[in-house]
Amino acid sequence: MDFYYMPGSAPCRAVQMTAAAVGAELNLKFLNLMAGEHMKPDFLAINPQHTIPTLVDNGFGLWESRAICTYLIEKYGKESLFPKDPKTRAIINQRLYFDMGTLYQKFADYYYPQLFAKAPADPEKFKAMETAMGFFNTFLEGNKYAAGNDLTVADICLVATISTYDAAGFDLSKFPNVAKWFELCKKTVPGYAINQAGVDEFKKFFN
Ligand SMILES: N[C@@H](CCC(=O)N[C@@H](CS)C(=O)NCC(=O)O)C(=O)O
Repeated sequence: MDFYYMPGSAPCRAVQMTAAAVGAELNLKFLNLMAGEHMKPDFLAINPQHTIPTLVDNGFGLWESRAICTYLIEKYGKESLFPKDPKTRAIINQRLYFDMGTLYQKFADYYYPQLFAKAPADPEKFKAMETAMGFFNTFLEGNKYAAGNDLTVADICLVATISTYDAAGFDLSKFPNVAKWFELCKKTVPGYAINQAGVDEFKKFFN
């Protein structure tokens, strides 16, 4: 399977951890966004939305990290990471959509203008980020992992996001459930070392 990625990208790291968890081998194809490689016709023919991560499995192209993660889990039959029980799966989906639409989005809203457009920090956007983190802290109340007591794809995707917050210098100690869960994930999420290497790359944007 060809995997178009950059190591610093949080959604790419989520897919790499999932691949490690299910034993899928990815044929890594580095795509340099800074050089505009994602806008070249060859890549646009695969993914007209020009985003990474993008997976190509025997001619089948797929993007959106969480869709790729669940595809890999289904394909490799690692059901414990995405159980079929409707309520369990519904909670996992809720966490995944929260991660994409709220938690990571608030990070992007606050940090991206500063990182990529040299804009000043916006305190309102910082508050929105803290509110989102507060929600995640509440979800973790009484739960070992993001969607209950077992490690699932929700943890894999959320740890890619949280490690990105951490790398940006966001203080997680104010959110004790998140801080504790993060430490657990560092030890138990398969392929976490790959995530860490990517986070180290991402940190370079802050220098
Ligand atoms: N929700 C998407 C986000 C993908 C995304 O925005 N990726 C960024 C890199 S981290 C990208 O490809 N940006 C280039 C572009 O949008 O043109 C996912 O989880 O896969």
